[in-house]
Amino acid sequence: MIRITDLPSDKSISHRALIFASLLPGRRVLHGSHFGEDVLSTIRCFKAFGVAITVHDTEIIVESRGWQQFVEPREALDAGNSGTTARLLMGICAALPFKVTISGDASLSKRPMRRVAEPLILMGADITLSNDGCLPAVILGQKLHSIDYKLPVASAQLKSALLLAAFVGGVSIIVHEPARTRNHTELFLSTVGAEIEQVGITTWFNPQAEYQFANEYSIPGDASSAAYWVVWASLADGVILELDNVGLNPSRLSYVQVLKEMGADIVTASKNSANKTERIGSIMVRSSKLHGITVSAESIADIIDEIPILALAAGFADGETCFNAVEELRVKESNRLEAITELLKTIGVTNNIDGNDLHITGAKVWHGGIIHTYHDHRIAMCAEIAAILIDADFDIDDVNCIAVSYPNFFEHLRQINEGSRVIK
Ligand SMILES: O=C(O)C1=C[C@@H](OP(=O)(O)O)[C@@H](O)[C@H](O)C1
Ligand SMILES: C=C(OP(=O)(O)O)C(=O)O
Repeated sequence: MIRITDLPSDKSISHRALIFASLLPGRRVLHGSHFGEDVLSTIRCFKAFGVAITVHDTEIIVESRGWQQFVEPREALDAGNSGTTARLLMGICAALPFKVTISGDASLSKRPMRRVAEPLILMGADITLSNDGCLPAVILGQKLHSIDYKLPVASAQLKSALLLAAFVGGVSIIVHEPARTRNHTELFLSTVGAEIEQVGITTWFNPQAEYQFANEYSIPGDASSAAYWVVWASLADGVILELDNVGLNPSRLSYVQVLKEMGADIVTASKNSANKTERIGSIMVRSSKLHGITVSAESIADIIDEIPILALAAGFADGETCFNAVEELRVKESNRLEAITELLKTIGVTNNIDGNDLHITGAKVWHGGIIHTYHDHRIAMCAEIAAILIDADFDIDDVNCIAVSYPNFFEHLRQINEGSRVIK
């Protein structure tokens, strides 16, 4: 049996833990394991507001006097490669009494920001984007007001930006999502004592006069990082894999359901942990035979980050798999729809994009080749998983980008390489 117990700290939860620990006055220790570059981007941005943040081996210490005591950043806030950092900060900055510029790297500077700016402007924010609706965003904080808003895309980042704007701005908000998305921000809001209610795809938030956040917070392992090994173990021959200390928030585990529907043998088990708000536990995987399925449009938002690795799984499954309405993949760190299509073709898997749907026919024979990752961590990890499943030569052009979300990926790859890895 192969066992992994130190997956990187969940990226989505780490961003939010840092945000709430910075916004609310106090000294807090955030316990985790490895922190990726995106999380370091959020740290860099909050330091610019005068928050003292120090990163140690497996913990981050945040000392803040609260957002009321923030100082105006002297330079642009650089969100690096992290869409979550940029978008959640846009919401926060909309309500702070400063002029703030948010910028990002070449990839982030091409991603759509109008979806966030437009509802914030409806709340009263003053935001200027580049002509094509991207970063840099120049935000002049304002007194905000309440809105009742229907999101045009199912995006947890967009929902969170609006909830955080309402939180810092001290106004209520109602947000309707087209489909359920991860609920970490809502869980944090509820933990700190905000009045927040969720029924189906509608969320109501009402501010409170005072908030409290515990002095210690444990961040679970990243369920999205776990997905690479879950798929690998499902496809490899005779493997039993246990991933421990993983976040088991149901809004992040739909990919497990998809794999189970494809025939995977996966069992999740919750355990008690120091984290009272986010579920934590283990994922046990045994190799099995996968078959193709159709993944409906409504399920896509919940598996958005796992679609590339699920698409790879489909390339090894019997028959055809179809992922419907995956257009959001075009506006991630790379155009993931094109990147995964190219990767699959390179290894011998027939697939095509029909409108916004991705059709994949499982192959019987696979081969190596030159893989372009487009500097996208998730595409690079898919390429590495393909390379350990297929006994052939691979030339993967950039794997350094993996550190964006999974700095200890290659340690785990080495651990996996010591076990069985021949596909059936
Ligand atoms: O809120 C979050 O932490 C995230 C939301 C998702 O983005 P969208 O909200 O753009 O779908 C996801 O792709 C990203 O990795 C993390
Ligand atoms: C899309 C991702 O992150 P972000 O939007 O924060 O850059 C991701 O990690 O796959």
